Amino acid sequence: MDDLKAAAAEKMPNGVRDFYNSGSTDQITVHENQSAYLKYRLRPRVLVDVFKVDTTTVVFGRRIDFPLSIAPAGIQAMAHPDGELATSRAAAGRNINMSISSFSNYSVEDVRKAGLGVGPIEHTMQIYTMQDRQRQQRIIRRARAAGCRAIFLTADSPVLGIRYNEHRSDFRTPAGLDFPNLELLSRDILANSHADGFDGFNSASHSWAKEIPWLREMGMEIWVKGVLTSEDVLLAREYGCDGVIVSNHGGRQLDGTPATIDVLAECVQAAGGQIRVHVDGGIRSGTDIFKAIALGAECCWIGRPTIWGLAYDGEAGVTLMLDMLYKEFQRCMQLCGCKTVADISKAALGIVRKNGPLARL
Ligand SMILES: Cc1cc2nc3c(=O)[nH]c(=O)nc-3n(C[C@H](O)[C@H](O)[C@H](O)COP(=O)(O)O)c2cc1C
Ligand SMILES: O=C(O)C(=O)c1ccccc1
Repeated sequence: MDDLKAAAAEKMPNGVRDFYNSGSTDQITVHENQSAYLKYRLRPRVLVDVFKVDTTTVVFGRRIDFPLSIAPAGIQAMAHPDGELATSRAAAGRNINMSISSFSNYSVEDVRKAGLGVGPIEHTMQIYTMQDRQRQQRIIRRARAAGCRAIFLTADSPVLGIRYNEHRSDFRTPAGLDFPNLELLSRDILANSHADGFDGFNSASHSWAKEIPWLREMGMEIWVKGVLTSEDVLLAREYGCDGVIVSNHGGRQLDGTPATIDVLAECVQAAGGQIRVHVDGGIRSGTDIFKAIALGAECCWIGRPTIWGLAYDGEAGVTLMLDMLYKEFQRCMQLCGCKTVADISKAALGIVRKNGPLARL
């Protein structure tokens, strides 16, 4: 994955590369999302018949090849002209699901069609809490009509995080790229810096009571993306949400929030089996996926690796990236003695504490 990241960097102008790869302010959380995985060690069980292991799992009512899907990430046509169309095709080709960003450069209808042209796929539609409720409802209706099954309400972005790289490079969406879900054409957005454009859209006066009840009337599953505490998982339950994505937005919103893998167990416990819990942030290997599943996630999502695959080689690059993660995950299951995804439990992990023996979880 590091090689793919480096190869992708060669293909992008520095400002674009930094927009994709950076976190907010001091980059603490973006780094910790990855490094936090390192303290977990695997407890393999040996002499288990792993000639054939079953890596599949059911998510959004569909059996996918392994517990991974593609997180919503905006402006993918900046990485490759085919953008989200290529991502959708690669996801369908590898039999996993994908979430479509409100800021995708291709319309929800076209992204869905591109995937379905290759094979079955579920898409979820990511929305923000927007100032313009009419426009927000139009996105939801379009997504529903196109066959999206769930709304991912991104709740961690009442305002955009502070990203120094955007100031340094005066980052703007390149000319010629539209945001069709938001009904924004290239000429409408060119005048704005990225951060100003974003803050003009999002509602900082959002709340659970203002957002969730009316969304539940829209006839789609409602998932809250960007939860990091048991308190908020309990609220998601109370408001009748279908699930949460434990996420710190890839370290791009509030820097100094914990690594998602470090709060996953707390969130799974608060969910109490009543709502579903997924996770994203810093997942870069099949072993990372295995660890997140062991800690109770139903499914993992990846953000930046998709961008690197796209920049490297469009659809083929995303497919390459997914193949890599698939093979690592499968081999991790085999070498840990897990025959099915349901076999992956806390018993498969230990944690190294300073100067001590491996501690069981
Ligand atoms: C370039 C980029 C754009 C993103 N755009 C969105 C977005 O439009 N909506 C959203 O909810 N999350 C967005 N995210 C956050 C991702 O959905 C996800 O939470 C995060 O990337 C996961 O961390 P990872 O990149 O370490 O895998 C974006 C992330 C990146 C890197
Ligand atoms: O949500 C983000 O992290 C992000 O960077 C973004 C991408 C496209 C449009 C708006 C925000």
